[in-house]
Amino acid sequence: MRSEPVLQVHGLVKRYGKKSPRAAVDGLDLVAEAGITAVLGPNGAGKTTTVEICEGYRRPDAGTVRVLGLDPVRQAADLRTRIGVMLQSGGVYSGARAEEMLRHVAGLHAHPLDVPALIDRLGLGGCGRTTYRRLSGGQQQRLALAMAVVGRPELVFLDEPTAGLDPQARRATWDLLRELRADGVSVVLTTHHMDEAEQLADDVAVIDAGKVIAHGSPDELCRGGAENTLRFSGRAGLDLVSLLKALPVGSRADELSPGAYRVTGDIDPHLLATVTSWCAQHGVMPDRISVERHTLEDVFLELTGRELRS
Ligand SMILES: Nc1ncnc2c1ncn2[C@@H]1O[C@H](COP(=O)(O)OP(=O)(O)OP(=O)(O)O)[C@@H](O)[C@H]1O
Repeated sequence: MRSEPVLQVHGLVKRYGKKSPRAAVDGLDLVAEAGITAVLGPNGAGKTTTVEICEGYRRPDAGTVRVLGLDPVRQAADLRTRIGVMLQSGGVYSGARAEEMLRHVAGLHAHPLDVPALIDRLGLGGCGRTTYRRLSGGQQQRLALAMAVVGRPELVFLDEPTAGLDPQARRATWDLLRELRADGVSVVLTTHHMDEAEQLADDVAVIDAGKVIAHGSPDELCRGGAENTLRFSGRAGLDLVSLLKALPVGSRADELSPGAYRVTGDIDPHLLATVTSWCAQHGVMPDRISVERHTLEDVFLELTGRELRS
């Protein structure tokens, strides 16, 4: 049986600016099921605004938002106890000591995670007595993550949880998030790391200019839209017109450099068999044949373009 979505956002609009208001979020629809949902998008796409509205930190101008079935504005108090929040800016009192802070947050919840174990998991053992302002950027980030999850919330919002973390801390964060998921905790995270979304997320939503422009599992997104590539080497100057005739309509075949061939299109087992049988018919021994799947980063760039965002 499928449970109720953890997040339901319909027609969400948020405008900033009094004189000439600009829509940062512009009719956004997003439904997140239990599990890990990654929200991707170029700078300024509206990710943080959307997440902060879901957390109850900002009021929408239009649209409906339900988080665990609750309205984050009208039912803020009920929601607060059921969600965990990690803000981009940390949101921690700068004079508080790391462990003290974490214990304080744990004490606000009925069934918190074990604080020493969590400190250990996130490599904060050596800085438990350090004040927040004296922690390094990566340590502050890890503490903010620990504070978001220590209360065993049903749903955690994480805004760029691994931005600025070293590879070890990134992996430790991923492991922790996978464990939380296995424990029934849902996660909505924003990230600019495509590999993070690919590794962790059950579902990915791509936001651009305040709207969701693509939504699906990483696998679905990588399979749809973007073309894959098949490469092989053979003798130089093969008759590509004849190869193209054998291939499905819409495929392309190029000789990139003498003897190095590239076929693009919908690369499936049938097409692979067509290429190898064409090679057999033409006395070509295809060397170093390989299929390159598009990554989430390829798909992201295809969807959102290559121009820098202001
Ligand atoms: N408090 C604010 N006042 C005015 N404009 C704002 C405010 N917060 C965000 N914006 C604008 O709204 C748009 C969306 O910003 P938002 O922070 O939601 O994007 P984002 O997708 O999270 O970006 P990034 O990846 O850079 O964090 C941007 O153009 C930003 O300048």
